[in-house]
Amino acid sequence: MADLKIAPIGGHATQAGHNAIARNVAQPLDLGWVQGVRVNLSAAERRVATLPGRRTVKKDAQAAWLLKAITCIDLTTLNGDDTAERVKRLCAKAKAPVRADLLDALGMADRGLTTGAICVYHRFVATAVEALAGTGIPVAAVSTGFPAGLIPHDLKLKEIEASVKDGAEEIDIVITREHVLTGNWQALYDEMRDFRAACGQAHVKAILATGDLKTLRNVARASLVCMMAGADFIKTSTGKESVNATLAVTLIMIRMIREYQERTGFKIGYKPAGGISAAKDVLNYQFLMKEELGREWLEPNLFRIGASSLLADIERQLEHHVTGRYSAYNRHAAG
Ligand SMILES: O=C[C@H](O)COP(=O)(O)O
Repeated sequence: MADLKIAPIGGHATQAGHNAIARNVAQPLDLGWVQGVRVNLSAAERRVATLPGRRTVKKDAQAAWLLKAITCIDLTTLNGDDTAERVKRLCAKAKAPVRADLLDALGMADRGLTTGAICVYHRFVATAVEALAGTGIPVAAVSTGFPAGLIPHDLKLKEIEASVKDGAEEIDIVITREHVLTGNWQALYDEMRDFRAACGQAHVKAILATGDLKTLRNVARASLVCMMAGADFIKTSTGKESVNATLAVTLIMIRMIREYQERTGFKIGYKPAGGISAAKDVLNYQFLMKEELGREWLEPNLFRIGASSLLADIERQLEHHVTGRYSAYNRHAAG
């Protein structure tokens, strides 16, 4: 393998992994900082337009990047027809994300490759925790009335607490988009503070639902307010908005992560989610993370990819790398 080391494998962010990075400590709401945020849309678009194709990596290097991407996937099922059986199958896939013969050929057979986490609705947290017992793979629960986030605030806190009680180590909350659209930064800050407090030791990912926020400036300001209020990760989308993760939104959000780190010293994770289903697309996200934030942000304690079908395409590309052939998607066990 060239270019990118796959270590440390068992890439999932166990509590030990979490502890390797100082956890964000909430800052006072700094409205001057928030209002001062400016975004140059055309510069952002120009920057991301250069990515596809420019940093193409081939062969062994590409396989290494894709294996690394697997360790960052929050393998997700968030459907109205989810069942315990589907969640158990997803957990089995998280534990063994790539066919054994392919891993063997890639020299990865004994490296304990797993996805970063499993991501499910609260109802399936206990099922997933049981299915993943002893693996160290954390269970993430979407919460706070996902995906719209329009249930009463006290029920949001109860939902978080219930998922933590069932064993979720990560909680993916949705913000109230109205707070952003009306510029009510205090309200956004206050709800995020409450969500973080309700999570306790569980790490909290703040889903901004960027496709609902109208402008990149709103995305940048909402990112900042959520970090000030204690978010461990900021995440683009629920996967249910009409526009989900994009490279332009990613650039804006990770530059806010950089700014937040420069001012406070805390490293915040980033999770693009929704519509990332092709291996070639995930490479662009990885390149952007490395170029803007550095190699540290390629690891699962600072980078996750929320995706339901990406793993199948990555496995297919790895098969092509090993055998020179593509097989049908249905040969690779879906999540
Ligand atoms: O957070 C994860 C997303 O809901 C998954 O979206 P996807 O099904 O488009 O991959």
